[in-house]
Amino acid sequence: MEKNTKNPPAATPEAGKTLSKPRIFFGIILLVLSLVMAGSFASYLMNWKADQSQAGTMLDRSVKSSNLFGKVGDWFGKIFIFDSIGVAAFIVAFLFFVVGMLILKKRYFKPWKTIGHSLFFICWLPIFFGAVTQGVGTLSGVYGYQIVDFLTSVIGLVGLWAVIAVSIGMYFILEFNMRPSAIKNRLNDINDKTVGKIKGMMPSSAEDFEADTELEELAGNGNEISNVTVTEDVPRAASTITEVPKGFPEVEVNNDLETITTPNRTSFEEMDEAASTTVTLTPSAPIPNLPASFQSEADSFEFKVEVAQEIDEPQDEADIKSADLVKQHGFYDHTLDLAKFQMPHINLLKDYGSEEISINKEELEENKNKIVGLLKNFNVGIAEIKATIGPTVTLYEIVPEAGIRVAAIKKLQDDIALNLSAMGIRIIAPMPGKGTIGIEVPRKNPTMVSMRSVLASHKFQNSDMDLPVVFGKTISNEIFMADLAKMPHLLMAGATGQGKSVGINAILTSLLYKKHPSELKFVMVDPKKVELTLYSKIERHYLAKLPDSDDAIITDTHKVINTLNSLCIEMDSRYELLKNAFCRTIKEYNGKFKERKLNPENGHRYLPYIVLVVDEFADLIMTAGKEVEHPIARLAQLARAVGIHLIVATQRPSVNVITGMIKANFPARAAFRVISSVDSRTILDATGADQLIGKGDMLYFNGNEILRLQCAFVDTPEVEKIVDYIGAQKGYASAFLLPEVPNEEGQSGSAAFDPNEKDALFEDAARIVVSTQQGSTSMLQRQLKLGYNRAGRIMDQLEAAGVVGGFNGAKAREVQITDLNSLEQFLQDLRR
Ligand SMILES: Nc1ncnc2c1ncn2[C@@H]1O[C@H](COP(=O)(O)OP(=O)(O)OP(=O)(O)O)[C@@H](O)[C@H]1O
Repeated sequence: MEKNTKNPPAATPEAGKTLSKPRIFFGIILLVLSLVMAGSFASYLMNWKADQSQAGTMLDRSVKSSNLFGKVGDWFGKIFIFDSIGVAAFIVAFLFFVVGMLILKKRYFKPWKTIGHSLFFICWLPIFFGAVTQGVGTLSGVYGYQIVDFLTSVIGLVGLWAVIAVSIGMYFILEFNMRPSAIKNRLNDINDKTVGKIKGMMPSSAEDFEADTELEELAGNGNEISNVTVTEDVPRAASTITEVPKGFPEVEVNNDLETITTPNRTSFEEMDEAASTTVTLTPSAPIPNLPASFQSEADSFEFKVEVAQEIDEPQDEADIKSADLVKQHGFYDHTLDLAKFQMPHINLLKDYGSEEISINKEELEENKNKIVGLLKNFNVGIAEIKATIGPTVTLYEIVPEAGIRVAAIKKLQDDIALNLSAMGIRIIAPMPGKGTIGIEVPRKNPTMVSMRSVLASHKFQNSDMDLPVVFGKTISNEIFMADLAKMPHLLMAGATGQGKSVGINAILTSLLYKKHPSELKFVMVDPKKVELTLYSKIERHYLAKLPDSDDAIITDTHKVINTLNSLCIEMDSRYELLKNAFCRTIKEYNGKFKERKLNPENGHRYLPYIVLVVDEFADLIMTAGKEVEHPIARLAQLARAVGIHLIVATQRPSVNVITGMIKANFPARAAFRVISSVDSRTILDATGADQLIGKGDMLYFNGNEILRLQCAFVDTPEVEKIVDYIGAQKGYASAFLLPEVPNEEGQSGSAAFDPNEKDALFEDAARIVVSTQQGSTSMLQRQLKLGYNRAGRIMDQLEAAGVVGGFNGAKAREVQITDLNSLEQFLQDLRR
């Protein structure tokens, strides 16, 4: 029963100490007693029928006993076996032995474990044998018989066997972790090992096979190999070479040559010892090429080689449970509610024809000559000039002659623009990482970059970004994409009519082409009331809104404040979920949720990304000021990890709209043409946006460098087609509901509490809150299995009734009633 008996651990330091005499005495008495009992029991089992009549004749010398230990043996047998527990009596003898050993400080057994196992079998075996034999006998003893008799009368024979089977089943499950999955794993292990052994015994390669064949041939010849002895100390080796084929020379492995110790892995406790295989090699044969003086030294020490083995980390309960769930149901599929949802196809977008860059040699030559001539006039010598043609602008890169100062060329910007008689000239001196000076000159006939071409591109189709946003093309005609999840928020500015709305549509379209409705929700704020209205058609697929609002597109400033506060609550509750799941990012969290490691009963849910789009931020700031600025700044500072990202656009990029606080938290910025260089500095911290040519010509700042891009063009009818296509498909029952915002300033609304309108679960919720002393909505959600909104409403009622205190930000509300008795009294008063 105890595995450790096979491999007794090294004696403890305690064992080495001398034991007191009474201790030795008692220890030995118990050991002897256990042996006498075991002998008596064995002997009794063989002779009990003959000796049964001798009961009560202990002192009668005329009566002889055939028990090994005479009448005492008979007495032991009768008392322990016949009158009580049958063959389980051997376990009692074993327990005496264990206790004796423990007294003698021989810790071969784990006392409590051994006693636990023993007691279980002392109870179980008599019942089992009683059920098998159905009568008094030495197997079950009277105790077993009577219990079986009693149980049969109460629960019947089937019930009795059920109890026996369930109890032994539970024993194995609890004691040896024998769940079906664990058994399967073990069987797989055994299978692997067996296959491994068989493989090991078979020639693994052609070479081995040849070697084996050679050996067989030698065996056939019956000579050569000799003088190797297999000793008993090498059990594995010996066991594999037991059957020596006939005619094969005797193979002997000398124990002096090598000792291989591979501890058997028996239990988790022994795992550490089992983790390494120790091979001790003691060379006895002389080592060739070693001087004689070293030879004896080499012989005198032991050479130990330790091979570390892989330790199979034991999985914890939760891991095993989630693995079982995944086996049964597969990974959680967040798209299942809208499993048939078809992502929009590329044909919904208009084909604007070929976007091949046409090279106008005359224009190129003309511009080149103008630049070179102008610079010459200002005494700026050029060593080299090169042109790169983009969709909207051509970049002329010049390498100035040695000794020319960069600042001198930069100063000539206006002169060059005048000379080229073109708008939108931008001089980049020096070009980052290139050692040249760049002059961007708009093309006379720019090529349009269509949304269709960029979305159809290989780059976008195969992108593995979390929130891929394709802006358009760079100056060198490459498709430019960025991950909104990494930006993590985007500030957009541009004077009216310069392509900002098209830019927002391009961003939204790229997300709609990549993300399933279950993965992404938009919160749209459109104070201008016209730009984003189009998207209301996809409300039940992609939009999020406050529970009490009719329209998902928010146009009212007051509602914007509520929505932003609601997003802050959503952010806090997501942080709480991430904290409870030990995750740092939404991606990690959703990954765990998909692997079924997070229990929805504990409030866990699949978290879609939320993208807040504000078209015309200036309007909001002007009307609501700090009330808007604060939640926006808070979200911008904290929300990235929980998958909430902001896109804030404005046509008035003045410092009182894009404040320092906002700017500091929006590292990614996109600027379309702005009116003044001051505006350009406000948005980009650099001039340049005032030099753009409009029509989607933009500068993108990613925190490090400013890139000039041509924004992809998507027209309103195209967007309409996309939203119609999505909107026509089956959607969710409603838009994604954001958490309700507690009433203003979180004041207690006891005056507003109406007992007649309280929720059916109001009292239950009050009891939960008071008994746990936790005023948390998510806890109510879990305990009462409610949606967030209903739980929130109940919490508001509890607040109104005065059971809990006001809304307390991310913390739980204070509970005003301290114990259940007072609560019951309180509830009774409310009912009157
Ligand atoms: N990427 C682009 N490619 C080609 N043309 C564009 C592009 N972006 C914008 N345009 C042109 O510029 C016009 C105005 O663009 P858009 O409506 O986006 O401006 P806006 O900055 O949003 O203006 P407002 O702030 O008044 O809404 C478009 O109708 C279109 O003709």
